[in-house]
Amino acid sequence: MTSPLSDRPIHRMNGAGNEILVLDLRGASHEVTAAEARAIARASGLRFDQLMTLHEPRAAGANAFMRIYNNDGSRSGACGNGTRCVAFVLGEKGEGDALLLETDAGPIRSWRRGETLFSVDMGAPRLDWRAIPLAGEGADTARVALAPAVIGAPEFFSAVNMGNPHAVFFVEDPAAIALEALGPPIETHPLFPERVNVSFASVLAPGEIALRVWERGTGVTKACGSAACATLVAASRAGLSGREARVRLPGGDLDIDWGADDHVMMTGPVELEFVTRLDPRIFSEQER
Ligand SMILES: N[C@@H](CCC[C@H](N)C(=O)O)C(=O)O
Repeated sequence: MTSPLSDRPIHRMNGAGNEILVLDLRGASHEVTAAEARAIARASGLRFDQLMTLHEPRAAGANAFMRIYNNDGSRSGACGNGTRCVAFVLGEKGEGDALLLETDAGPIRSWRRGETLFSVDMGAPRLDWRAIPLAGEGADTARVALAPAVIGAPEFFSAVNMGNPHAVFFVEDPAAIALEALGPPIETHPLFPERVNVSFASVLAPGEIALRVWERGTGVTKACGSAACATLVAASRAGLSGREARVRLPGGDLDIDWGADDHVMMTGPVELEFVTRLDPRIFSEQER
């Protein structure tokens, strides 16, 4: 049977190095399954950190409803870098420079700031332990003990939900952290009933933060926008930085501003790598 995804155009992009695919399914009334997402991730040249699928908007005035898939087929409520890529694609389709996008975690607004520079309002961070969510009842999310301990990991982290869950560890040198070794046991630690995105950060100067991220459902990434937002919030709560910072990731820089209205604004670059069509053969052997 032919997949409704066959021959659909797909944009291969990156947001500050985060590998993103954008698939516009408005008008197709098809929801990508986890198996289909994994089949796309395995297809030659289409490996992604996140797949952003676009669907008919639900509210008047919105441009699209976005679903966000990780490399393992799981779903997320937020993806800052992917949202900027979506804003680029919709801008190219003539939908304007200021967009309203819907997600499972709520509406998100985006603005074009330059040819390939976009801002996204990531909303207010949620800091209550139930909203992260954490299994440790009543925990102070600004300083949570990682218990049971993970060998080689710092003892404490800060927990932030930016539409998705983040654990932020402040370390001396993020570049020295063995992300491949520490990421998996922290992502799946019993403290996190929905797993977690894992950040290792260092405040280099007020207004400058170095960051490396192990993403839930994906692994090591060159950048993660919601993690950059969560890290700025965590640094500010800990008194390590103010409410604005340039976050330096292996793939590029993101400017983060935690505004007086409590919303976190993220600004950064996108790059269109190519547009291709989904080959029907990638779905013929997919797991069921
Ligand atoms: N790269 C994204 C966030 C990705 C989602 C994450 N892996 C999750 O499961 O929550 C970003 O730019 O925010």
